[in-house]
Amino acid sequence: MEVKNNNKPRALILRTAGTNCAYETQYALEKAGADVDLVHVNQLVKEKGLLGPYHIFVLPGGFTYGDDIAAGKVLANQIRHHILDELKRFIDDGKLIIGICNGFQVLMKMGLLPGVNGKEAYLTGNKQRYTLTYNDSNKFEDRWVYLKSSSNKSVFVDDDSLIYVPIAHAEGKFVAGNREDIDKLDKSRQIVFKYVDKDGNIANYPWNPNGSSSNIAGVCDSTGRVLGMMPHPERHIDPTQHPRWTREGLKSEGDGIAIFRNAINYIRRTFST
Ligand SMILES: NC(=O)CC[C@H](N)C(=O)O
Repeated sequence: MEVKNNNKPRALILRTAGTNCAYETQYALEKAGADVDLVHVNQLVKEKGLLGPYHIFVLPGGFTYGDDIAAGKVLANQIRHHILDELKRFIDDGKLIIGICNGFQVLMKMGLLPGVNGKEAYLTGNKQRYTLTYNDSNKFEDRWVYLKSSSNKSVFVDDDSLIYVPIAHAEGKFVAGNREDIDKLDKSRQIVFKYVDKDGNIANYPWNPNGSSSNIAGVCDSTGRVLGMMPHPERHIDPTQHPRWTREGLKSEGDGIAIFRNAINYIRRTFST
């Protein structure tokens, strides 16, 4: 496979059986200024080094392998067994990884997230202390939610932002082994998004749509360059995607674009693209 080189930040969106948000994510990244390729996982496994010229590795939403075993688990194992070394190098090189919804599940199931104090589960043989599991409501939650950024550790995330984005998941409840595990994550500022009510206050269901511990909607790794989030920023790029834009007035852009733009700006700064 030939990778374009016109000096723009380059993103690779991973595809496989059941990914269904790849085109929306491509749209978002292109709008933010990236060159984007959709690449099948088999190709990435076959062509060693294929990831090298890219700056952003994206795991999009969907129902990979039918959510069998647990959502994200099968793809997580494929990646862990075939391309983990390449991914580790990718992170060490200062590049970015984002997993959205099913992509977040994949990053969690492979142990790349949350990774406390630089010790990613699996990468160091640590026990997995965190996962995403079935929503408390026991149903697929498909609606819009408010998110507040709760740390500025992730290069993708703006300080003190309140954004409105859709969710669509059945297995989005973030849980940890115990309270101490959550506190550790909090202390290392890796909890980057929390579900809140429309005024930005921590609140229970339905504002916290899945019953996540500490209302966690997104976390980053210890470098701040790997982000996973359950909500879908790529579904709120154009302002007309807001469900009430005719009543509440049209904004200049959707709330989700900032996450992709921050990533592109980081790549431009870091790699002079
Ligand atoms: N939108 C998504 O990526 C869905 C994630 C996963 N299939 C779930 O239902 O939990």
